Amino acid sequence: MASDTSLASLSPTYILPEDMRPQLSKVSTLKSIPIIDLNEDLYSQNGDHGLSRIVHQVSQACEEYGFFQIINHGVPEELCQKMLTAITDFFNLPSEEKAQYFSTDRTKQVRLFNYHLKASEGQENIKMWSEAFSHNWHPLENCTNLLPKNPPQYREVFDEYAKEMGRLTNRLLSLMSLGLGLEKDCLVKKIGDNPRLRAQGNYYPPCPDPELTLGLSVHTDLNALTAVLQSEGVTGLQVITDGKWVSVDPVPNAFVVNLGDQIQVLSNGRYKSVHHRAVTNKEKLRVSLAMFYGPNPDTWMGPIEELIDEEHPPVYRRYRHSEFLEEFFRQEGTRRMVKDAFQLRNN
Ligand SMILES: O=C(O)CCC(=O)C(=O)O
Ligand SMILES: [Fe+2]
Repeated sequence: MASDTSLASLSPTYILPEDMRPQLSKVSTLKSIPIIDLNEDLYSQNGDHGLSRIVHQVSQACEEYGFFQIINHGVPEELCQKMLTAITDFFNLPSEEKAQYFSTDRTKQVRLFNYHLKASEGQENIKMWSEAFSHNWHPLENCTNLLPKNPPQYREVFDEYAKEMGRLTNRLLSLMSLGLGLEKDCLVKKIGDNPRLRAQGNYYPPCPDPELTLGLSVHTDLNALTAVLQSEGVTGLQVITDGKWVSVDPVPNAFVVNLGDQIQVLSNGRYKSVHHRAVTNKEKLRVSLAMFYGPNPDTWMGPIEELIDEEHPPVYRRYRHSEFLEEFFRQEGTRRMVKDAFQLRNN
């Protein structure tokens, strides 16, 4: 695991082939993703409710970037700080204690694992410079007693945090539904009952040579919607816009929101799930916590009927989400192009 590695030298198992290296000097510093203030009162004028302004901003960000940050989102700042501390403390536990959670079995409810990239024939896989810790966050009463007992505050803080994030993700999905011209509960209904909600902590220790490694390889999220809390003052997350890598620099008390593949499918391609990655740095530890909201494997997915007409024929076929998950795991270790496998060829 990355944390066991001496900082003085980079073990060859982490070194990427030249064509996969992050080329940090080429990352654009000019562009940034939108920052949206969710405080509706801010936009209310002359009896006009601020909601429509926010819907418009969210919708535009979903169409153009697939990524945005939100401020004044209603989740208490102190709770976010406590959650970041709890997840960081978990990753900082002695390796022997963390080992009980380590598993390569992806059906495990709670698991610690490392990402890798498949190397070419006959070569060893390349490890990402990170650790990931993942578990469900719904139904909460079934998850809490499986969560770590150490650090001692983890269960309690996570429980409170997950409740807040449930409210926030619902609000975001209703803003997006309105942005698509649909009833406000449309996306939540289409994603369906018993949604698959996973939380994933990502831990990126300082790395001796950030030019040769990645913390998380290029991917789009396979779920519907993701809200990420990240360490303040440490950059690492990057997203492609207009073919260029752009850094998603942390904004105080903000969440990064990004769309997953299922929203791209449901919106019939109007909203985008966009490629992103995490790079490493030499000086500072970076931690992030992603809350994934996605459909149950049994749920049928496909473009929402109201969004299909003569001018907008369906871009994707219908499928059961379990099929999508299978394709996702089949492409493990590669630069995944999962949603493309569900695209209708007549477009
Ligand atoms: O560390 C980050 O900010 C990226 C997290 C992410 O993209 C993921 O967990 O899918
Ligand atoms: Fe992601």
